[in-house]
Amino acid sequence: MDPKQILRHCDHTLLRPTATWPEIRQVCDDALAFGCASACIPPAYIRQAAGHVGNELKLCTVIGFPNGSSTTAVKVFETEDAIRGGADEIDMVINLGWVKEERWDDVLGELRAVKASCQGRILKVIVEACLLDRTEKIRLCRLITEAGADYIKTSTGFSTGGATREDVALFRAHIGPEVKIKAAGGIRTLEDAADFLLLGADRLGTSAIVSLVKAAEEGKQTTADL
Ligand SMILES: O=C[C@H](O)COP(=O)(O)O
Repeated sequence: MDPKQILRHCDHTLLRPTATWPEIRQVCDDALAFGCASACIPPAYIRQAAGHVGNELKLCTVIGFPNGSSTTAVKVFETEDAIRGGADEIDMVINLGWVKEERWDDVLGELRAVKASCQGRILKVIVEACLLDRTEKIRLCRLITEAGADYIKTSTGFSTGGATREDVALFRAHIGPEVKIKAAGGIRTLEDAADFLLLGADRLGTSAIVSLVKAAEEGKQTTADL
């Protein structure tokens, strides 16, 4: 698969807790230069990033991140605040304790509340698949479809595992036709990225792919200069 085609599906991501504005600004500049779907950055930098990129680039941010255990009211406030700051896309972590307790009505209620607070913007629901069993994953596919969310997202990138081919295939089989898949966490090669897209993911959350393509391009330039 052409790297340019892969990059169009990438949310170029920097969520490391110690990330600084100069690093985040660079991620925005690279996401724009490499034709990424968005830059995915921490909420505290959304307003500054929006001032920097204007309408040139979609900005994605994270809510209830990374543990998902803040209250629904806090997640709604975070979402509204991010949108006021200029976020175009919201990636929210579900309450995993509620999943383990099978509090499905609470999970669905939270999904609906956050979806409503997105005011038409894209909502991606992070399920942290590495912490779930197959039955829980299938149940969440149904709830996410029922809530009208736009994407199911595999992982935060900050837990015990990231995206897997098995999870992407499982989600594809159980979400509604209007729900898309974001594979995120641990995608470290162009081959992996292409595989996830071919399996049915529409987005990739990745901190690595742009750097890989950038390094390859710089390598080519160096060779050509010789
Ligand atoms: O949503 C995106 C993830 O945080 C990215 O994870 P990564 O740093 O393993 O690529």
